[in-house]
Amino acid sequence: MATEISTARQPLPQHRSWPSPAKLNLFLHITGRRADGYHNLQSLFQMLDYGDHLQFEITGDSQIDLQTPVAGVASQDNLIIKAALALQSYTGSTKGCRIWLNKRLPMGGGLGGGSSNAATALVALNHLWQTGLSLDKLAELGLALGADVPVFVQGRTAFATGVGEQLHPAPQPEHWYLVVNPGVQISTQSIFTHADLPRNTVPIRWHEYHFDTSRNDCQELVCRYHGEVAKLLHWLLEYAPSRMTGTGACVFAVFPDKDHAESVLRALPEQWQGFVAQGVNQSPLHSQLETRNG
Ligand SMILES: C[C@](O)(CO)[C@H](O)COP(=O)(O)OP(=O)(O)OC[C@H]1O[C@@H](n2ccc(N)nc2=O)[C@H](O)[C@@H]1O
Ligand SMILES: Nc1ncnc2c1ncn2[C@@H]1O[C@H](COP(=O)(O)OP(=O)(O)OP(=O)(O)O)[C@@H](O)[C@H]1O
Repeated sequence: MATEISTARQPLPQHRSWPSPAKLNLFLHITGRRADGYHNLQSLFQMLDYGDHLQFEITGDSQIDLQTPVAGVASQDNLIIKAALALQSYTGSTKGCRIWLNKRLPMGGGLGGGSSNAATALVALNHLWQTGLSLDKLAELGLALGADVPVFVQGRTAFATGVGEQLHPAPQPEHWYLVVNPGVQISTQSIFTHADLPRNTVPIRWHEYHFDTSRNDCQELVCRYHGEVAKLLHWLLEYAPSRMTGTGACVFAVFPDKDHAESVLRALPEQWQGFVAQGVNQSPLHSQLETRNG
C-alpha cells in the first residue's frame, strides 16, 4: 500500500514568508522606576537582518491556529496568538488564519524574538486581513503585549525612552555583528526586580551617544549570577568591542566587515552557538512590505 504523506500541517509554497527580525540593544541605561514597577530606560534598538520567519494562511472562519507550537509556551500565552486576537478584537475582523513559525532566535536571549513575532503577526495580518490600521495604531496595540513590540512594529533602528515605546528613528552605520548565545535563559522580570540593579543612570542627550561611553546597566548583575555570560564577554572582548543585549543572555561583538565577524565565529569555542548578522536601519519585514506594495 502506498504511504500517504500528510501535508496538512505544512504551509503551502504560495504562503509568503514574513521576516521577524532580532534586535540588539546597543546600550541600555535605566533612568528610573515608575509607580507600576516598570522601568524608564534609554536604549538604542538596532535592527538585524536575521531572525525568525512566519507564514500565514488566511481562512474565512474566525479561528486562529498556530500550526508550529513553541516548546514550553502554551498556545494561549504565545505572543503570536495574542497579537492576532488583539487585532481581531480591535478591528472586528471576522477572518481567521493558520500560522507557521520557523524559530531561529533563542528564547529569553535579549534578542526580542517573542516581541518580534508579535509585531510581525500584527503587521502581516493587518495587510492580509485588509484591516487598514496605521503602524502607530498597531504599535499601540502591541505595547499591551510587551514593551519591545512597538519598535518591531515601527521597524526602524531607533533610540527609545519611556519603557521602550517612545521611539526616535536613529540610523546607524550598518556594522556587522557576531551574536553569541551563552546557553543560559534569563527572565527579564528577575533582572528588573533585583534589588541591586542600577536604576539612576543620568539620562544622555541622543547626540552624546557613543558605544564606548555607554553601557548596559543589566550586564554587571547578569555576569554576577551567570558565570557563562561573564566568560563569553571576556572571550569576545579579545577580538572586538562587545556587550550584552537587553537583560541577556546573548552577547554581541561589533565589526566593520562581515569577513572579520565570520572569522571570529569560526574560532568560537564549541560550547557556544552564534550567528553573524548585519545591522540594518529598516527592518527586513518593512523592506519586504515596501517591495510588495510598490
Ligand atoms: C529591557 C528590554 O529587553 C530592552 O529591549 C525590554 O524593554 C524588555 O521588554 P519585554 O521583554 O517586551 O518586556 P515585557 O514583557 O514588557 O516585561 C517583562 C518584565 O520586565 C519588566 N520590565 C520590562 C520593561 C521595562 N521597561 N521595565 C520593566 O520593569 C517588568 O517587570 C515586566 O514584568
Ligand atoms: N512566539 C514566541 N516566541 C518566543 N517566546 C515567546 C513567544 N510567545 C511567548 N513567548 C514567551 O516570551 C518569553 C521571552 O521570549 P523572547 O524570546 O522574546 O525573550 P527575549 O529575547 O529575552 O526578549 P527581550 O529582549 O524583549 O527581553 C519566552 O520565554 C516565552 O515564555
